[in-house]
Amino acid sequence: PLSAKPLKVDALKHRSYLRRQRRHTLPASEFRNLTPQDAISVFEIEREAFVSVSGLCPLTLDEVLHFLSLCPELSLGWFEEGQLVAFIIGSGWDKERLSQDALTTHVAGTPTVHIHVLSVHRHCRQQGKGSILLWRYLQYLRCLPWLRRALLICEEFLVPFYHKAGFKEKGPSLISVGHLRFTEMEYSLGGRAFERRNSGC
Ligand SMILES: CC(=O)SCCNC(=O)CCNC(=O)[C@H](O)C(C)(C)COP(=O)(O)OP(=O)(O)OC[C@H]1O[C@@H](n2cnc3c(N)ncnc32)[C@H](O)[C@@H]1OP(=O)(O)O
Repeated sequence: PLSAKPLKVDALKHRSYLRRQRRHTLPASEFRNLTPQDAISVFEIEREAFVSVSGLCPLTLDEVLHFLSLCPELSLGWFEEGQLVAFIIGSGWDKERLSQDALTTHVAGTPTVHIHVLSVHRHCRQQGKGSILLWRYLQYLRCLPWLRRALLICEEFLVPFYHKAGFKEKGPSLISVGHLRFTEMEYSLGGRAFERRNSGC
């Protein structure tokens, strides 16, 4: 029949269009700043990672929304096929050490980033993703010229993980959450902007 050929061609064109669309909308792997629209996915990963272990999340859903609205440029998400698999949320801080206030505060334009949370989806742990995301985040921060260092707190068992990423111990944290105690860690982002000029920013 006369109509068979055009129909087949149309169907093939349509299929290849859909494939292109799919490739276009769902890249295999993408790193980007998070937005408030990502808050639910962030919180789902966070809740599984922390609530089941300690009963406490570093950030509530409202706090995730708060930081992703105020300082999305200090966050980084890793998406695979459009799904969030790992993330970091940071905010600005203006004192030498992190104190309880730092948990809920963003101070804009300061030289210090407070990394509130790094978390990897439970299906994707122990594959190097946490280390890779952290490395990319620190490289990215080096390109923000006003920044000099990153601070975070972690439980004792994760101190070696952050050591491997280049963080140094600052000692026991002033922050406690419930019964949990933390170590404060610091990462130096290097010299001034002009000294970082040739570092690929
Ligand atoms: C500032 C903060 O957010 S501190 C809290 C960090 N986040 C969490 O604890 C949430 C739950 N955990 C996770 O999301 C992940 O396991 C992370 C972020 C800790 C690590 O990410 P992953 O992709 O699993 O780690 P990656 O594969 O890059 O590296 C593995 C290393 O992480 C460390 N590590 C990961 N989990 C643990 C753990 N439960 N206990 C001790 N070390 C651990 C080890 O050094 C391990 O190396 P090893 O296997 O040679 O011992």
